[in-house]
Amino acid sequence: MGPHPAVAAIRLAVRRVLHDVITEHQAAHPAAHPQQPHRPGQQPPLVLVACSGGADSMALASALAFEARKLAVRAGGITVDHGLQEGSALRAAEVCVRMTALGLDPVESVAVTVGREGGPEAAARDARYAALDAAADRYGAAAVLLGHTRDDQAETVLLGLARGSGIRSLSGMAAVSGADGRYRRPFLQLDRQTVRKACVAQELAVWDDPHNTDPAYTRSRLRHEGLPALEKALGKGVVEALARTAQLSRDDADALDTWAADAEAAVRDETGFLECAKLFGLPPAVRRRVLRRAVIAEGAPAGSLFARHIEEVDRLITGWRGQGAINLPGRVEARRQGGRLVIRQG
Ligand SMILES: Nc1ncnc2c1ncn2[C@@H]1O[C@H](COP(=O)(O)OP(=O)(O)OP(=O)(O)O)[C@@H](O)[C@H]1O
Repeated sequence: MGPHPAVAAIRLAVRRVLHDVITEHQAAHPAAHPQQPHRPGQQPPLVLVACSGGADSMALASALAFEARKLAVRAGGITVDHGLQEGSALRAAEVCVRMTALGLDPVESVAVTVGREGGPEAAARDARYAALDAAADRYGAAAVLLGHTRDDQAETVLLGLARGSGIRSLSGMAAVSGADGRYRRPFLQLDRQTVRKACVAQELAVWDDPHNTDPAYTRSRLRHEGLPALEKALGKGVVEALARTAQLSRDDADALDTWAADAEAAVRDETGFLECAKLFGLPPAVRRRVLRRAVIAEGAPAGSLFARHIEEVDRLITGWRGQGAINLPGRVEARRQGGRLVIRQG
């Protein structure tokens, strides 16, 4: 008898990603001989799972351990101890024991200090990714797997929609992201229920993070109140539709970014200043992207630059009535001078 359908589904999702990782690794490190996938002394690529001990990432860890045994990859796991709850170090140690029991090696728990910038969720995320990046570098990992599901994607799209900052923020999480595409999300097309069923079918012990049900957290409210209400009003397909919106928005945003990169060269004069008349002639979506790129190039931090900042700069082009300089994050200033847009760091 084959595995439970949910277990088969998570394994297939991971197998697909591992095949990609192996293919890319072989392209980057050509074999000495076609019959010999690795040079003598060269090890197969290492794939790490980022595991919180929760259901999604434990399912991921189990599928990685299972598939890696059959393929030319090594599989390990990292758990990050955010130190935000009592006993978190003990729990992280337990997650390591569970990952080792699955056959993962190396396995490590990394303790981090969570700051305050951007709120508790963003600060924990920043600390977690910094720790995962450092671990991937230390082990020379070819990829780090994350357990985000289609439901997480739907939540991310809704959060982006509520921010009101355009289609890039509707495009959610990419299946491949990070430096050299190191982060992979094999479960992005799978629903959370299937992943949870796979844990039950394999009798995996999982840890339920109390933060996931804590109404103090925006994502938790969205998960437990917002999405169920939307499903009640719009029907069950809403999660799938939101995840599809992410993919479509990502493709559109990529196309517009390329257009803006090309347009930017065409609207600069011979001394490199942006010409207002030429900017005026661009479609608004492209013009706003050109302005955003220019402001970031002068030193404004991308994370602090909001749609309202760019709208104000845009008004120097489309609503010119002699207004003064616009102050932007990172001490960057934008002003209109003699038909040119001058953007400078003060
Ligand atoms: N403490 C952690 N250590 C290592 N990886 C983590 C940690 N927290 C989250 N991750 C990774 O990020 C992914 C998304 O985490 P998040 O908490 O947003 O979602 P989740 O649905 O609660 O996931 P899980 O059920 O795996 O905890 C996880 O599946 C895991 O791969």
